[in-house]
Amino acid sequence: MSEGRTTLSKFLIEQLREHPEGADLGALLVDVAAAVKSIAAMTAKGALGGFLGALEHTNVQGEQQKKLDVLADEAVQRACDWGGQLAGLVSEEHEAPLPLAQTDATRRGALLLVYDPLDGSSNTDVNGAVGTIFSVLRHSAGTPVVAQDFLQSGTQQVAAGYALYGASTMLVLTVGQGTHGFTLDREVGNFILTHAHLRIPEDSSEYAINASNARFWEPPVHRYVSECQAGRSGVRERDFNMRWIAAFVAEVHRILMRGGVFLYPKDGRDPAKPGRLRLLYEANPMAWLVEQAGGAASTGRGRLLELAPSALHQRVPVILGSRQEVQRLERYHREHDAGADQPFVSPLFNERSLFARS
Ligand SMILES: O=P(O)(O)OC[C@H]1O[C@](O)(COP(=O)(O)O)[C@@H](O)[C@@H]1O
Ligand SMILES: [Mg+2]
Ligand SMILES: [Mg+2]
Repeated sequence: MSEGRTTLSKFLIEQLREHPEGADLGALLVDVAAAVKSIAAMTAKGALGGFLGALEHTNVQGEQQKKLDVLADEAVQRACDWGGQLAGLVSEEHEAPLPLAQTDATRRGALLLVYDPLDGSSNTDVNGAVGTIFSVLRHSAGTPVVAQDFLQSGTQQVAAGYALYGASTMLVLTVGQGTHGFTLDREVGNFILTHAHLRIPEDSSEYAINASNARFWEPPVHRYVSECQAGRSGVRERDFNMRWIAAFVAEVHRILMRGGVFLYPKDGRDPAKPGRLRLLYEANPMAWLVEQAGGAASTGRGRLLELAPSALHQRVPVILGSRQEVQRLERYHREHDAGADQPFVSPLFNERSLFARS
């Protein structure tokens, strides 16, 4: 049964008809989808293909590379650098922009691709969810690319998306007209539009944060999390649920499906790293996808998409998801910065708890 199904190619033709870079952008996104299919095949084969395990060396982030980090990186590069739409690529796995296979500068395109080839790679060896994240920016056609050209704020993205290699493989993307999800039909090898115009509920009772970092959090994050944990006995007057999948892609996907808030906030571990996630190829594309679905994305102290990047692999605090929850967290940061937040009181000792002080 294929009648009535919207394939990725058909969707792109319709969405990009009026777009200034329509033809090149459509061709590039189809190439990204081809890379996603080959990464999906590798993740599905797992140990059978010899794809699991770590390599000896670390990447530019000082993190140990998994075999799949490298294979996924090569898959994206191979699929996207030959078609003439790109002027340059930046990958999480390389310090500097990647050289293009297409060496003839006059035939270079006007688009830049920045990507995280395999997100959540610590999940590879436990057969957990992993993903790929990408963002497309503009460049002046024909001129040589330098690292500075990639330092554009998230508001300048022309396309953004991710692939989730879960029980099924999904590709979720935006070109600025809503956020849309496609599911890979493995039998025919096509991405089919299955989740058009995703919408994130404004309110939610689900949050995601790596609680093992609690001792490094700032007071506004402690305040938010402790209020969630206090549930119906605290100021929120309702119970909250918590999730942690250790793959940003999977967390954002859950939020796009049913709402919630995700936090990888600023912490005090290392002043050189004011967050865990990378601005250009993790935070920005996800922030745009979330905003296009009616959610909000913030550093806690401002809209993520408006942040001016200063380095290719810059890390930033990330708080995103259901609008009301993100706004509440921004308020807590404002109140804290103004010295006006409430002193932190453990939920065990608040006025409605068992240990209430009389
Ligand atoms: O569970 P941890 O160690 O706090 O880190 C999880 C975070 O790190 C990441 O895995 C970083 O991505 P990479 O795997 O691309 O380095 C995010 O996906 C995730 O949100
Ligand atoms: Mg990542
Ligand atoms: Mg990665």
